Amino acid sequence: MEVTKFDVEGPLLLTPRVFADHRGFFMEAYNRRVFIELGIKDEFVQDNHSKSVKGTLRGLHYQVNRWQGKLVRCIAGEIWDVAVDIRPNSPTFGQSVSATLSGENKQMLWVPVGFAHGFQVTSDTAEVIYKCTDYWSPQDERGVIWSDPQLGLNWPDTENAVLSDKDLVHPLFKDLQLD
Ligand SMILES: Cc1cn([C@H]2C[C@H](O)[C@@H](COP(=O)(O)OP(=O)(O)O[C@H]3O[C@H](C)C(=O)[C@H](O)[C@H]3O)O2)c(=O)[nH]c1=O
Repeated sequence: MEVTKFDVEGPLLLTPRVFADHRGFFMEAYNRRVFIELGIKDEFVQDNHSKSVKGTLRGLHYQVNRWQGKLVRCIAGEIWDVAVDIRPNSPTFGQSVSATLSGENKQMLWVPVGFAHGFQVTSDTAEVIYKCTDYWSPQDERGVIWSDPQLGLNWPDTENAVLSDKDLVHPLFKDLQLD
């Protein structure tokens, strides 16, 4: 597993070892022993899987109280994946990391607890699966508006963003409530 760090401490871009042969390929997408050696000791309790059409933008989401770390992978198509540091007192509070994840590059983004997460689909469709370190807690769901100019996020295609109603009305970053 190749590991790439960011200027923001915590998130990691992981590139798994892929064994290709005449049948196709094999890779270990998650191995607890390997991840512990990488410093990712968190236990995962829930796997999520979503499929989205081109332009779909999901985010920026996080949970308070039951904060979730996420190991994000695009298994088909391509997404621009982004995480924003919202850890109280973090020296990089408000800064973000991003990566293009695809079924082709098989890379994964480790998004630790304390980050708001989102992605936009850049292929015709994309399937994203991600492991979470805590359970979904609807009452604890919070969001930051994806278009908040304070964050300076370079979404691939804001003109054609396909959004849920929820993602149209999140508060601005400056109003962030980290209760
Ligand atoms: C997140 C979640 C949702 N749901 C149900 C609730 C809704 O009826 C339906 C769609 O949920 P939602 O529109 O919130 O899905 P996304 O917009 O993809 O939300 C996710 O988007 C970004 C990218 C994230 O990182 C979070 O994991 C998550 O907030 O699935 C569940 O049953 N369990 C869950 O864990």
